[in-house]
Amino acid sequence: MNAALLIDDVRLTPILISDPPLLNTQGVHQPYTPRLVVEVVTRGGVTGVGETYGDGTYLDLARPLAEALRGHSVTDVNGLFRLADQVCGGSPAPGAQGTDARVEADGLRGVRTADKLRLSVVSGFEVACLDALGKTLGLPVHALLGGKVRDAVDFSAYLFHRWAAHPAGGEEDDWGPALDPAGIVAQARRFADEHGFCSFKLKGGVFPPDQEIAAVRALAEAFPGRPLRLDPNGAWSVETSLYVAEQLGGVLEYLEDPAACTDRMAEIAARTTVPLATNMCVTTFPEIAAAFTRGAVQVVLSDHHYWGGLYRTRELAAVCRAFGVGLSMHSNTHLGISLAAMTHVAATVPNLDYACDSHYPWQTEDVITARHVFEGGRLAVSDAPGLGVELDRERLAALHRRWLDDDGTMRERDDAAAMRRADPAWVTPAVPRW
Ligand SMILES: O=C([O-])C(=O)C[C@H](O)[C@@H](O)C(=O)[O-]
Ligand SMILES: [Mg+2]
Repeated sequence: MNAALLIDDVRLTPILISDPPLLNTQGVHQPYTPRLVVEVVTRGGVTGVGETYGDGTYLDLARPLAEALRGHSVTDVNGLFRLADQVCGGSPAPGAQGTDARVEADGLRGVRTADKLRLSVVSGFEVACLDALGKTLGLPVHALLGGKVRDAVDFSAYLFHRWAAHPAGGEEDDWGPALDPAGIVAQARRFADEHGFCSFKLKGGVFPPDQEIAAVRALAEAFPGRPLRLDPNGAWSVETSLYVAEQLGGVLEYLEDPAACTDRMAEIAARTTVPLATNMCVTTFPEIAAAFTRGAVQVVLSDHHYWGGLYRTRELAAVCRAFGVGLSMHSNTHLGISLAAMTHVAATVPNLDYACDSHYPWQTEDVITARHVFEGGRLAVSDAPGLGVELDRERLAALHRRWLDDDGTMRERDDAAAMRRADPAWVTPAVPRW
């Protein structure tokens, strides 16, 4: 064992980053959202960085893992998963009620099991270990994953209905409101002009389906032939989903999570030719068999955070390939560390057939010294050692200070609570909403 690769220290820095008032079917994004920056420091003096969700549940799992990781090698990614099982609460015996029981259905990201929460935490540590290993060896992370099969990764513009500003303060931006089809087209034009994006995803489930159909039609008219996607996060019934699929049949690249569960997705898939994509009904390995064998989804949006890191994203890709299911990539609000990790793994997956989602253009703040720049809607794959990003410690400290100063309201992402600042009567809509 090379002693230089042993982990001497792990630093966890919870931060709050500003987020615009983006609307989804649950409510609206808060002015600030929590993220966790993970740093592993090796005996050889190299620091690797990772990033994951920063809500309290994740922090509670990350702290014991950080303690336990000292003395382990950054090469031992399999050992990292075993360690997390031991110190963050392991899987119960099959069939037993335990830590892996469904604790709650998270509105936007599918089931919320203890396993999935733990994997989301481990993903930040895995990325930090790979970054440290790559920096030590002088190799980019993609080389540690088997090597890149492309030099640049395509991303799609992520369009949101949105307000001009948060009702209760927060950072301001110059995007203005987008609350109708014309507003969505204007937003798409700016994304195309500033970043060169060629495909567009509209977050739906905000307005009645006919308005969102009109927005997608307006996009199709403004950007003829460009790939378009619509994602209402499971807000529709089977019949509404079929209606939308019929209305937008000639226009959509895929329809993402029109309805909320595998059963309904299977029913819709059986009655439409529009491909269905998901980052809600297939978000864990145990969910794959039922969905794939029933033909419920044609595209899975991977996400290294909740699938458990970069190696497991590649395992997911292999399963998708075996079943002839397409692969795309999901995104939540994230910073440049995660975007670098997404890009490295995306570069190594031969069957990543669709442009990846990314919230990054909405994020005006970052903790890295040089922001990523999209050119022609693509990110060049870095060949620098590790992830190819460097922490901006001043920014990290400032965003951590914001987290420390927060009275607790922003430390948990809660889109329904944020919506209540504008509409005190708001409750998370029951599904199906339409
Ligand atoms: O289904 C999706 O693509 C997402 O849930 C992505 C994001 O979470 C998005 O919906 C959001 O943050 O409002
Ligand atoms: Mg989605």
